[in-house]
Amino acid sequence: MAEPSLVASQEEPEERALEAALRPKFLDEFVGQGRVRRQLSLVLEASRMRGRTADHVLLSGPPGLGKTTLAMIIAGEMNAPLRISSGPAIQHAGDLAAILSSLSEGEVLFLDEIHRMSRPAEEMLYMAMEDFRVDIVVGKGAGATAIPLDLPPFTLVGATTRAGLLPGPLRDRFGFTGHLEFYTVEELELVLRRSAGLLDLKVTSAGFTEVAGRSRGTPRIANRLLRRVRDWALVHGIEQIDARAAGAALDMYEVDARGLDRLDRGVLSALVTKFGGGPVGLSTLAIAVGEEPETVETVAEPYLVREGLMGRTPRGRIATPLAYEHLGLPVPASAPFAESATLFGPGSDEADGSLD
Ligand SMILES: Nc1ncnc2c1ncn2[C@@H]1O[C@H](COP(=O)(O)OP(=O)(O)OP(=O)(O)O)[C@@H](O)[C@H]1O
Repeated sequence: MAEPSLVASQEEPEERALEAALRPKFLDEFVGQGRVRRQLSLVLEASRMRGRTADHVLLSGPPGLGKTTLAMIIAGEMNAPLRISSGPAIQHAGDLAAILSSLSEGEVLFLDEIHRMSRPAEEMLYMAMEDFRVDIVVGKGAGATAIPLDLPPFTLVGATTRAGLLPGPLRDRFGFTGHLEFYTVEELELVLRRSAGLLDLKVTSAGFTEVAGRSRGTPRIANRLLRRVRDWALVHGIEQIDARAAGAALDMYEVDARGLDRLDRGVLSALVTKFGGGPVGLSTLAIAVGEEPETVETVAEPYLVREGLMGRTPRGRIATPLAYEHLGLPVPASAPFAESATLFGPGSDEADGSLD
């Protein structure tokens, strides 16, 4: 497998601690996502006024846009404890029963990657969300009995990068669904200003713009790039980070001016050089770059499609003329985008289905 990229890398514990320190704690500090923020604020305010536990909340969107942060904020705003788990950690209904039966009244349960929970656990969750009750099955086969167990009212905050993969009955049980969008450069500048303040870093306005422009619309990446720029400035004895310093630092980390990192460029150049610009299926493309299909699909692809560098067609992924230009290659006359790019443009909803 290829070495993890700077943008998609798993972080060291120290990095994670730093990331946690940069998390906004209240809705007011949460930058961008105006629509979701306003709607969520209303949902929370109404439950506070009624003295009730907040409705279940589903947050969807690509990684690093603030789903975990929002779950923490929900718990903070409701003055409730927070329990964190994830779909992959819940492989048996019993795992979920253990969590649910130990919740306290009003607690916020955050389930990350909720689309990756096992089917039996998912079915148990339906009843827990709707009736605050679960059936614990004791014994096996013909002698098995279901013992009903009442649960205290709780708020489930589910997060998913793939809302389309959630079964309808699960999706319908959330009282509020918020879809997080990529951030604009201006919004990322605000995220970076706040983080620089917390890290005690001096950065010029142009320096913030340079880092924000390379952050792929994602606050987690913006903060990570800022930390790398900070390292670079420290080693080079630079006190105030301007656009040149930020650019030089990020060039060194192979994050280009458009925000593409090694993985993104690897995907694009495989598409162009190994598959003649496509169409090619997701798993084939993932094998060609030595990554998991899910990583290519959730980390690299949304940004490449959004930037108009890659298209999704019913027959697979294709490179757009912009991709050739970005890689400094001549645009071939007989490329697949000519016929299909109009079918599914960047960010098109139809392109959301699984194409493999
Ligand atoms: N709106 C925001 N304002 C300021 N900082 C933010 C915002 N959203 C996210 N961040 C920062 O980005 C980092 C990543 O956010 P978070 O962990 O909430 O993303 P996520 O969507 O849960 O990602 P994943 O799905 O990969 O777990 C956090 O450390 C936080 O500091």
